[in-house]
Amino acid sequence: MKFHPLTGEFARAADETEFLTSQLPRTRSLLGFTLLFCVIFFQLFFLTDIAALGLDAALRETLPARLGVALIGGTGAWLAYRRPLSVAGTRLAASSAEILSLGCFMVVALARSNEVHWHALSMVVIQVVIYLYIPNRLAYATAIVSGGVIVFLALVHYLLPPRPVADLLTMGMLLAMINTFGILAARRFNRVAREEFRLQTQLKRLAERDQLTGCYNRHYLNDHLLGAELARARRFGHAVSVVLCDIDHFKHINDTFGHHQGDHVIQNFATLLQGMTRQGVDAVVRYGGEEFLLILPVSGLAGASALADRLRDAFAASTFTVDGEPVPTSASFGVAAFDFSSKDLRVTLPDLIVAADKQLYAAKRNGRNRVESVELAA
Ligand SMILES: Nc1nc2c(ncn2[C@@H]2O[C@H](COP(=O)(O)OP(=O)(O)OP(=O)(O)O)[C@@H](O)[C@H]2O)c(=O)[nH]1
Repeated sequence: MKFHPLTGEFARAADETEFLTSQLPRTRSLLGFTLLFCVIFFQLFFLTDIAALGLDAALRETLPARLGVALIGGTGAWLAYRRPLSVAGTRLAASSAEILSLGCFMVVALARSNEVHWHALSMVVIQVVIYLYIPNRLAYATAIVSGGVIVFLALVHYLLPPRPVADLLTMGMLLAMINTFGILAARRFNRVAREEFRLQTQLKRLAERDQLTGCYNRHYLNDHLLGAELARARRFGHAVSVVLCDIDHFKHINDTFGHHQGDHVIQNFATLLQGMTRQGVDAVVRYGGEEFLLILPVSGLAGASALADRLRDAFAASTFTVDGEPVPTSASFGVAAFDFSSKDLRVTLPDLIVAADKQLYAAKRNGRNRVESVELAA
């Protein structure tokens, strides 16, 4: 998980999507809260319009723009709180609220043409809010804020009463400086949030996965998989199969070629198991040293046995070499299946594992490099 040097976001699109998806509830509430807050404050400033322009002129010249912000920001806040917005949806709501509200702000600035310095100060506040409080992609925020600053300076120069060039220059420099600091602060903020996410992901992986193979570990099997898969199978009433598999004569491989090469054989086997099972559906667990457990939801005995045979075949056919010399490898498989549509509450996944272990033992006893299967009866 590497960071983009300019934005502080993740460099790989898949990592960034994973992060943003995990943050979506937080993003939505931050977006909703900030937009609501901005809308309320912007409406309260109508009192200053009355003080500056008088009630009639304020109603005519600034109220429509202020109500425009209320409509845009309010809709964005409502969407964020009430609708199941996706990451793209939150960005669309944030960007459109930012652009349209900036437009409404320019209308108010035009109407109150003698208060340029107050408008410049308001631009600073808007920049801070966009960079630090409205969750959006940094590239979009930068484009919107920079565009807003350019339009504002053009408005001051061409449409408002003439001002000394030095005044305009100072204003431009100050706004550019705030823009730069806003980008730097947002970048740092992006980075800190993602550092935390990266650390959490690593910790989770360390807690759930075996380091050598990347398969789930026994701890994760016992604490999560067994209970969750059993509950799902009973609820939806489908069959579940488990497969226990063990590399044949592995001690011999270790003794002949060393533990380091033995580790490679284990890794090869694990890669094959992970590659040939359904991602996100089946679970591959490192059950012991060179022993693995597969949990196959929605798989009956025939399907699980056929899969085990394909795995057996593939491992036996794979060529593992040490110093250019091929090393023959094979594995034995024990399969056990149960159809949970029977609603028999006595059978659990540990029962299936015990049954699969017996089948594995039988496969070893019957000559290894083979599959033995059993279906548990209700
Ligand atoms: N290289 C390596 N070896 C391991 C690891 N975990 C366990 N082992 C070794 O795996 C070997 C397992 O040997 P046995 O249980 O006797 O089984 P086997 O030689 O495969 O014989 P069968 O299973 O009966 O075919 C032992 O020598 C363990 O030390 C590991 O992570 N890496």
